[in-house]
Amino acid sequence: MQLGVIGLGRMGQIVVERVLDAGHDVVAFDLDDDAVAAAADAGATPADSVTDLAEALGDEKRIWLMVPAGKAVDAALDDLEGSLDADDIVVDGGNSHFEDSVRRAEATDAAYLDCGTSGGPAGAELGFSLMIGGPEWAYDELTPIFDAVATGPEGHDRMGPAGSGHYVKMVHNGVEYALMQAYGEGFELLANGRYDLDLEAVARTWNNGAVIRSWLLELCEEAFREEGSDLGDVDDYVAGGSTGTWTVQEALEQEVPLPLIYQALSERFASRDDRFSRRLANRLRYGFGRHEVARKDE
Ligand SMILES: NC(=O)C1=CN([C@@H]2O[C@H](COP(=O)(O)OP(=O)(O)OC[C@H]3O[C@@H](n4cnc5c(N)ncnc54)[C@H](O)[C@@H]3O)[C@@H](O)[C@H]2O)C=CC1
Ligand SMILES: O=C(CO)[C@H](O)[C@H](O)COP(=O)(O)O
Repeated sequence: MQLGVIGLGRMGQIVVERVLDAGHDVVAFDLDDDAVAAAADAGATPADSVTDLAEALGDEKRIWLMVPAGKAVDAALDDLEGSLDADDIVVDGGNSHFEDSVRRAEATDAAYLDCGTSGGPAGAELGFSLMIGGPEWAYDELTPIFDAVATGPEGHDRMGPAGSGHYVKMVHNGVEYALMQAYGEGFELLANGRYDLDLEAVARTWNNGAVIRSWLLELCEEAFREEGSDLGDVDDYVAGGSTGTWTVQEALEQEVPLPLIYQALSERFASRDDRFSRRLANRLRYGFGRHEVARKDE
């Protein structure tokens, strides 16, 4: 099969390499020339633009988008407009909001598969876990590609209609936030508790047979090995947050309580400098109690 891949960053390059390794052909495009060159080195046919990529694919286009969620997905689809018809298939493998995916599936002439992708750059060797929404015929047609990109046939499945793949991935990320928070709290107590512990040894022991073993815990073990039990100079600022926010928004809309995921998201936001609410609380304490106002750079 021939696959067009648009977006050749950390994740897109892995899609290219795994699809090539499985014996398929790839036409690759990215706004970044170096990324296109890297894909060409791996054996892909480079394209100069989205339009060029669409032309190179000929009839029955199969295209995988692996660009950042939001405007980049719409930009790529705008560029593809006019080149696509009902026999074509577009996969969005990024972290798009499921409602955007439903909108795009309705707007495009092609069959549209929203594909939640999990596994991160480690998926280069292992393959990804893929949660896919959209028309069944398109999922079946691309099964050889999904077999190649995922860990294998067990590593992907069709979740349901348009939007369901990204919906499941959104919830996956909410769970990811809560798990990270739980490991973080446990290790925080161990780091500040009664014993002087080697946290890499704790994580390694837990990873070997314990109820709470997991890949995230293996990453904890790696972090303590590389940074030390006190995490060295790693800052307490945690970036990201969009997929966790969407999970909480959806839970509110569905009236489903998920206090752990909400709390984990809040902790992440609380890690950012200059939180307005904390600054206001600081100033209000002066208002009601004439407590001293802590000023920046003091
Ligand atoms: N990095 C990770 O661990 C994971 C990322 N994702 C999702 O996968 C998607 C891609 O992520 P990464 O590869 O990490 O991002 P990245 O930033 O490494 O790569 C994105 C690539 O897309 C290219 N690009 C942006 N706009 C483009 C356009 N209009 N046309 C062509 N190329 C364009 C950029 O030049 C860049 O090379 C995102 O939606 C992300 O949320 C999903 C699961 C895990
Ligand atoms: O999807 C992922 C992991 O599963 C990606 O790492 C994603 O970038 C996480 O983003 P955020 O922390 O903003 O939710």
